[in-house]
Amino acid sequence: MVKICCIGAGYVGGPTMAMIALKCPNIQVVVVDISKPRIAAWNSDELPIYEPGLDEVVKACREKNLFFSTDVEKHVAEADIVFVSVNTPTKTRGLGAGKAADLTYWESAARMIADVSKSDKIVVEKSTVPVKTAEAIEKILTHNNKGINFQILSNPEFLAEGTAIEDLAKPDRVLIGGRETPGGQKAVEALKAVYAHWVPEDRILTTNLWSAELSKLAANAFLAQRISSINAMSALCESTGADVSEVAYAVGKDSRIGPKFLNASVGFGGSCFQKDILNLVYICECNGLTEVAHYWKQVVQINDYQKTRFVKRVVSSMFNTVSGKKIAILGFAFKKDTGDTRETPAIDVCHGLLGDKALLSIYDPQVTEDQIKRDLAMNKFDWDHPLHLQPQSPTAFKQVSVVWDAYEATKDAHGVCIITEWDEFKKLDYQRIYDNMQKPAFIFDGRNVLNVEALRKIGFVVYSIGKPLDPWVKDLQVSI
Ligand SMILES: NC(=O)C1=CN([C@@H]2O[C@H](COP(=O)(O)OP(=O)(O)OC[C@H]3O[C@@H](n4cnc5c(N)ncnc54)[C@H](O)[C@@H]3O)[C@@H](O)[C@H]2O)C=CC1
Ligand SMILES: O=C(O)[C@H]1O[C@H](OP(=O)(O)OP(=O)(O)OC[C@H]2O[C@@H](n3ccc(=O)[nH]c3=O)[C@H](O)[C@@H]2O)[C@H](O)[C@@H](O)[C@@H]1O
Repeated sequence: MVKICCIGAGYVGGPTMAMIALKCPNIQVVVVDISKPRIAAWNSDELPIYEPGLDEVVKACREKNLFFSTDVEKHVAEADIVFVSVNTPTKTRGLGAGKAADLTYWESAARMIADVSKSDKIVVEKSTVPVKTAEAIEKILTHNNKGINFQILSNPEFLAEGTAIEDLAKPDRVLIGGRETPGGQKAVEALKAVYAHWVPEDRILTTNLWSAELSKLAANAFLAQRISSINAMSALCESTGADVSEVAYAVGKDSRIGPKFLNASVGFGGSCFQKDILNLVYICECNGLTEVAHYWKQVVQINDYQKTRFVKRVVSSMFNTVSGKKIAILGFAFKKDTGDTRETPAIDVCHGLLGDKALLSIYDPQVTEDQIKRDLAMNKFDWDHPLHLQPQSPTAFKQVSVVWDAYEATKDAHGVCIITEWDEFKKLDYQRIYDNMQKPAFIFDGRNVLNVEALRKIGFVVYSIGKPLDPWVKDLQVSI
């Protein structure tokens, strides 16, 4: 029986390994992690991450051919294939701080693999890493003097949160990069055989190591670039009276452009887009490609601009101050159908409003009070380290309350900000919300999910990203 071990039981390691176990009953899969609470949660009824469909997949294979353990060394030693899916955060200190990937966790995993291995292994990069990382990993692994053969493969993951199970079950492609040596190609074939249990052969792409590593960074950069492009257009729409949804539809109808990923928003969030683009920027700079670095950096800068622009709209619309005013924040996760708050635009929007002394009442159906308060207190990039290395106790914020109902959040509020596109926000009774708010009552839709005309009929002053401006908002002199 082939034995797979995955180091890192996070958003990628957990669901990916669960899918392999489900589709390959003849393979034993063990997911290991240094975090005891995380492994305990994977072994319980309350999985550590919220992901539609994940419970069913895990329950179908757990304790059969899928196991979760903190006994990292034992399971790595026994495995034929070791996936490494640990954190690769942005460096906060030293060379490349604020841009380069911090490979501390990867390096320590590689050193541990080298130390405990007694048999040949295929080591698979599942984490997103800078191009050429495999070279460094190879050096760590092959300097073991034990005569053990390690083959390094790059097999980046393309799943998106909220649709992880769907993405894993029917991937657009699986990408495997390996050395162009007989040993390297044999390893590529072995990994290909795992995915071939359920992925059609023409969707399993094989490349050299560096192409696979770089394709992952490139894919995220292209995706984020589309969002920054439409968000840049949203600002121009507001200045000209064009409607960003109509523009996106018309542009996306061109089959060369396509309709997906053109939803204007308060800004993209999530653990990877910003991190991976900054990493790409750093790699370009290191290779002397200043113009290329500058080009990709703009994608992140437009994203920051979009979040700031949103806050300015809120403050300027409400008589240029939100000091002492209650503002309801509906949604804190970085997108719907996940409880993940990593790099969510909600953090920047809340900081912006708190900076203007607003009183925030926050509601998200999947994010706990503890998480929200820790997020608001954390330094930039600190969130992307293993849980036990993050600040544990939430800071008390006098200006912030977290509630478990949208009606409670909006009661007596002056304004409402929609930050996450949860389906339930479309179905709220906005007449009831209006009746219970201070007047004039403002709604700022950062996701374009609400019916603007219906809200205006009720009496709200409405701002919706990239849509023709409410006369109230239009008449304001704002520098955005
Ligand atoms: N979250 C996502 O949707 C995607 C993430 N990725 C990439 O996958 C990688 C992992 O991301 P996530 O799963 O989101 O991170 P995560 O933070 O959810 O999980 C990483 C896990 O690795 C564990 N870990 C760290 N060092 C370890 C070590 N030495 N030994 C054992 N366990 C260790 C941590 O305790 C943590 O549970 C990152 O490189 C990320 O860029 C790629 C595609 C999608
Ligand atoms: O490397 C990763 O971590 C993953 O990053 C993204 O996945 P994810 O961040 O989970 O979610 P997305 O659906 O890409 O959304 C990212 C952000 O962009 C925003 N977004 C997305 C689409 C859009 O049209 N507009 C928009 O503002 C979302 O609301 C969210 O805040 C990619 O879609 C995955 O392919 C990739 O594997």
